[in-house]
Formats: sequence, C-alpha cells, structure tokens
Amino acid sequence: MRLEARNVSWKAGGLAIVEEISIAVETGEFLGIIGPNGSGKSTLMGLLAGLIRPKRGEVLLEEKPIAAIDRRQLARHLALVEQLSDTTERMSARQVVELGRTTYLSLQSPWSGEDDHIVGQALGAVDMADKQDRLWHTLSGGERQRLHIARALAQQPDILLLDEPTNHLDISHQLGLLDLVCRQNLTVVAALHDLNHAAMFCDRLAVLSQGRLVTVGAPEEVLTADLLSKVFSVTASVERNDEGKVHLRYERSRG
Ligand SMILES: Nc1ncnc2c1ncn2[C@@H]1O[C@H](COP(=O)(O)OP(=O)(O)OP(=O)(O)O)[C@@H](O)[C@H]1O
Repeated sequence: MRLEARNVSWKAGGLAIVEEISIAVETGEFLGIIGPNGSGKSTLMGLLAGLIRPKRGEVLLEEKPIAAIDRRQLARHLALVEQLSDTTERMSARQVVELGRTTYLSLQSPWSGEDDHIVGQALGAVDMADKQDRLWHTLSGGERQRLHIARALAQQPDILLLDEPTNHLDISHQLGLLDLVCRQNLTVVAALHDLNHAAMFCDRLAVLSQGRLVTVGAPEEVLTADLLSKVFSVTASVERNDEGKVHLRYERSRG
C-alpha cells in the first residue's frame, strides 16, 4: 500500500516543527527517515500514522485522505510503533501482543484460535515466545521494545511505521529486528538513528533537518560526506562494499 504526505506542515507553540514535507512510500518499500535530534522525525511519523493532524497539507493512503478513514479500518492497514511507548497496566507479555488483534474483534467476530495462532507467530518472530507469561514491568527495555514490534505484527498491517525501532536493543537484536521487518513483505517507514543500519536495510532514505526535507533517495546517493557534515555535523568517510552498499566510518570529533 502506498502512503503519501503531501505538503504537510505542523506547528507547536507557534513554532514550525514540520514544514511543507512531501514524501511517499511505495508498496513494499522500506523508507528510512533520518535526521538529527529534534529534526521532526517523530512528528512526521505521527502525521503519517494519522495520530496528529497536519496544520496544512494532507496524508493519503492509496490516494484517500487518512483523516477520512475510520480509525478501526486504518488500524488494519497501518501499525505504528512509537518511541517510548509504555503501559502501566498489569499485563503479561502475551496480552500486550494480543492488543494487536483488537481491530479485528467484534461481537460477530470474537477471539478465535486463529488470533491465538497469529499472536504466537508474532511472539516467535521477535524471539519472545519463551517470555510470553512474564509481566510487563518485569521485562527489560529491549524485551518491551520487541513486544511492541510483535504487537504491530499481530495487527497484520500493510504498512509498518516504526519510530526508532532498535532503541534499547543489543546489536544482535537490532540487526535481527531490521532483518525481520525486511522479510515481512510490508511497506515500512522507520525513523532510524544508526546511519549504517539505515544504509544496510532501507531502499531509500529521507533526510530531515529543522523540520524540512533536505533530500530523499537511495542510501548511496544520500549518504555523502558533505551531507553528513552539513546535516549531522560529523566528519565521516563513505566506503562502499562490492555490492555498492555504503558504510560510514566516523572520525572522532576533536574539541
Ligand atoms: N507538542 C510539542 N510541543 C512543542 N514542541 C514540540 C512538540 N512536539 C515536538 N516538539 C518539538 O519539535 C521538534 C521535533 O521533535 P521530534 O520529536 O519530531 O524530533 P525527532 O527528530 O524525532 O527527535 P529525536 O531524534 O530526538 O527523537 C523538537 O524540537 C521538539 O522539542
């Protein structure tokens, strides 16, 4: 499914947080959103998810404004994993993932074995099946993050929106999670801080700076020493492997 932000702007306290951004993610594509802290990545994710409404412009799912789509219907197409999402409810790991099925349940369509199966698969996919009975507050940050992803997978969306999905994860689970996301055959938009991971896994990268879209393109087009210096204020050399994939080698800042 195709998701498009058309000229979206959003303000808070009179300040422009996202300014006139136009970007589309194509069906099956993995689009990475990168940019320094405070550049507007989470806000753009919230706009794309329909969680916040643009002050100007619109977000379209398959050419239909998402503001006009019923929230329950939207949840069948689009799942968002927010940064720092938490729950204070006394819930087990499995119950958190079961929340992903909410959009499919009704009086006519109560919980079934099929829902159990989907939840079990999602738990397995993030390597949390053995901890499914553990209570939320007893889990580590990384385990909670993996459960949020599992909840989104259990939602069986067409589009996954992930805000810093590798937060809290050790390196093995970071790579495992991005690989897992790639293998789902979904349309994915992910805000990422690790630029090497963005280069490894994303089809295209959109670069934000101060609420504006600086550029968008294939990682090897976008990740240049010049851009890294201008947007991220770092000095790095850009290496390429045999497949033409870029790898950044940062230099220590001297100050
Ligand atoms: N509700 C709000 N009210 C006021 N300012 C806000 C609000 N939401 C976001 N901002 C500001 O907008 C800017 C962009 O925030 P956003 O969270 O979108 O950035 P980000 O790129 O995701 O940052 P990070 O990499 O630190 O997660 C920040 O300066 C933030 O403080």
